[in-house]
Amino acid sequence: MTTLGITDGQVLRPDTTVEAADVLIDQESGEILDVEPDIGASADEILDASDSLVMPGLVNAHGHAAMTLLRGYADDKPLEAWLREDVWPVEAELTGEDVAAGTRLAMLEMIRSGTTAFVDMYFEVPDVVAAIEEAGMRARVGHGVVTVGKDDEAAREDAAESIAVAETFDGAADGRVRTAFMPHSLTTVSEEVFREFVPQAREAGVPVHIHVNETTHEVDPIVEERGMRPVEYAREVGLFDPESDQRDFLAHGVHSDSGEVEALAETGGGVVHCPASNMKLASGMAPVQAMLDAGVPVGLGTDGAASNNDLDLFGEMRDAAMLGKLASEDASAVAAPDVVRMATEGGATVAGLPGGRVEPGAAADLAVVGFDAPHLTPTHDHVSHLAYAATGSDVRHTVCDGRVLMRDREVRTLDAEAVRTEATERAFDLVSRAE
Ligand SMILES: N[C@@H](CCSC[C@H]1O[C@@H](n2cnc3c(=O)[nH]cnc32)[C@H](O)[C@@H]1O)C(=O)O
Ligand SMILES: [Zn+2]
Repeated sequence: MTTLGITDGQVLRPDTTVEAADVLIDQESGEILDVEPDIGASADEILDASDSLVMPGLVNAHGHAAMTLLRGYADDKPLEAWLREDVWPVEAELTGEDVAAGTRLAMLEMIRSGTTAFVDMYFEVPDVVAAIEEAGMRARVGHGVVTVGKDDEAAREDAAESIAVAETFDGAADGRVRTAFMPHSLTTVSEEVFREFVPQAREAGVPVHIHVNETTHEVDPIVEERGMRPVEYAREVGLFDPESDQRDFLAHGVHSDSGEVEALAETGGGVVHCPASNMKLASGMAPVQAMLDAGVPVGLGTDGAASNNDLDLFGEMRDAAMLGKLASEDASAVAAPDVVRMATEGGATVAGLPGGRVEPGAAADLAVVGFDAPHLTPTHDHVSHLAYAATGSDVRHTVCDGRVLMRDREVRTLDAEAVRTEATERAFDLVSRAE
């Protein structure tokens, strides 16, 4: 057994209390062996956590990783126009190598800011998986399906590809990669495709991940044409089925009404809240406090870097707290411990991935956050600082599956300069091909 010891720090426990302790990790099984004072110093490898907090690695539970290539390419537009006029024409030119380069850039940014696991809905999944294998992160990945503007055959081919890659790659990278069937949304994928392919996802044993209730443009046509709310329609075509072993999860849920929140709570359907994307695209304010009150599992996501525009979950925690209070007109809503839980255990639960808790037996997916910066002084309350004052660059070390991905702010699994250079070159070339 090779062991990793994280020594001399404070530890964020699952109940969001903080205590001084070392963390001892079995690097072969990737599990936390023990969390106790003075147990780390004899480990094979040591990470210093003095003046620091050891917390669960952050979980970015919704995004489109390779959209880092489009960061800052088209801003200040609403969702539909932004997708149709700017994003989709460029994405039509993407190659597998572009996606790999953009995904590596995303992972470099995520590892540096303490994120150990992410959910990715995008194209060229084999290249995404290869990049994840190399970077050492954990992920749930899938091929996003869009059927609008496609004939029947092309639509079915797109959906079949999503099922096929989900079957092929579930369990890849020593089990760190899991998959899902990923229809893009209830309005960009036809009813026939849901009816034909959701049962195939069930058979393959993978969950479904989809955008729902992101903007009113996604709600109104369903209500008008079908006389039901989007979550009801989703259930009608087989999603959020409490009988299934698989827990489906949706991104956004901004315009969910109380009946839909209730239905999600009853079925165990998870929600990934993406506050920065919702603000930037002026999509609206999700009823997050109502979801938490109802017992809906809620995680946090950045969405793609083109609608955020970074992948720093510390920023997302702050945004979630701020927007949640504004939405509820209540300063006590979406409190600091709630957002810290959403960004860690909540995201892991929603995405169905290990991690999210610092305790014996849990996956050793951890971030060590330095607390010696002026903006984190004095420390009355560690959890308050995580939610309101810390940023991704405060993270010193990142560990996933027991492996040190970043030590002393130096990412070990990716060559930062090479990743930046390749992403820059490919992004410029991509955009010029599309113009
Ligand atoms: N195979 C599909 C691709 C779908 S991938 C997922 C898609 O989600 C898009 N996307 C990114 N951010 C958002 C968002 O906030 N809402 C909805 N879609 C988004 C992204 O640009 C990408 O096209 C096709 O043939 O077009
Ligand atoms: Zn999205």
